[in-house]
Amino acid sequence: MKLPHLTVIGGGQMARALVGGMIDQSVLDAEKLSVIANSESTGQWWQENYPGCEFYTAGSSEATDKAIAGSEIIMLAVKPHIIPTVLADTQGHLMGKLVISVAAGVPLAKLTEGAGHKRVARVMPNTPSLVGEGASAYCSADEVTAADVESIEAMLGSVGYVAPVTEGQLDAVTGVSGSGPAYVFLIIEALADGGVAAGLPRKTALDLAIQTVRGAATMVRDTGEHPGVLKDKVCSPGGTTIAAIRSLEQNAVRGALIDAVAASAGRSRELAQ
Ligand SMILES: NC(=O)C1=CN([C@@H]2O[C@H](COP(=O)(O)OP(=O)(O)OC[C@H]3O[C@@H](n4cnc5c(N)ncnc54)[C@H](O)[C@@H]3O)[C@@H](O)[C@H]2O)C=CC1
Ligand SMILES: O=C(O)[C@@H]1CCC=N1
Repeated sequence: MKLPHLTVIGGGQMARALVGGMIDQSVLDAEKLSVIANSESTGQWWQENYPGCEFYTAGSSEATDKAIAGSEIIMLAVKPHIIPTVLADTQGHLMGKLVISVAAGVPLAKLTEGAGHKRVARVMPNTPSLVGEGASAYCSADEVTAADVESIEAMLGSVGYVAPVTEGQLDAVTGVSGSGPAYVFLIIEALADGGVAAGLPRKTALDLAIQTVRGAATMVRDTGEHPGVLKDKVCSPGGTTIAAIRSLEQNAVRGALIDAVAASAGRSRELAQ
């Protein structure tokens, strides 16, 4: 499936991962992309990396009259506190458009009020979308059609896993998969540090850490076995792994990760206020 003309408002990290990933996966042509942002350097980045796309300055009449008027889908990818500014800038120009927001915590009610209609969806993607390994969940307001849902699933599905959720579940999604890559990057970094502390060269330690996280994730997915069962199979009686697991449990790693997800979900709920 090829997507119709898309305008992304923002153009930063998440837009680069999601929309860049969609172009790399060939569901979107760069010629069918307009980027609206408030900095020239953002425009330069897009035009250098995806020649053919158009850049417009936020708040300009060209942004609304050319980019938005010429697009079927508008993606809001600015920080949550900038959403009101963007909705004010685009007021009256979003009629008839499918509006998709990736902003953490900004509720459908605020988005539909600003858009002036209910053909609006909220998505929580994550940055591994850039390499086709994203994890996204979405919910939609009342006027989103079955064809719109197909477009949303095609967009997100082209760059990874996608699941529909209720709006009430989106804060939890943010805690697990929206923020989640940061926890895993931290774990990879720490594993590599451990390898260096135990005497490995940095590159070898990092390569081993990356492949171990990747292999373990693939194994959970492909075997369908519970992660606890797979963990038990690594632990030889009286062996090295159970000694490490004891250390992890003494350091409350499970609780720390559960608390991390809860902290992100809680912050997402706060952003809705
Ligand atoms: N970074 C991540 O891993 C994820 C981010 N998100 C959401 O994505 C949204 C964007 O986050 P990032 O891309 O990380 O932020 P970012 O700071 O990298 O990008 C935001 C972009 O918005 C532009 N901008 C600022 N004011 C503007 C305006 N008035 N009009 C148009 N553009 C404007 C900035 O120049 C910047 O390029 C946030 O709402 C965040 O909650 C969601 C999931 C994951
Ligand atoms: O940190 C944040 O607020 C955004 C939303 C999820 C991931 N990054």
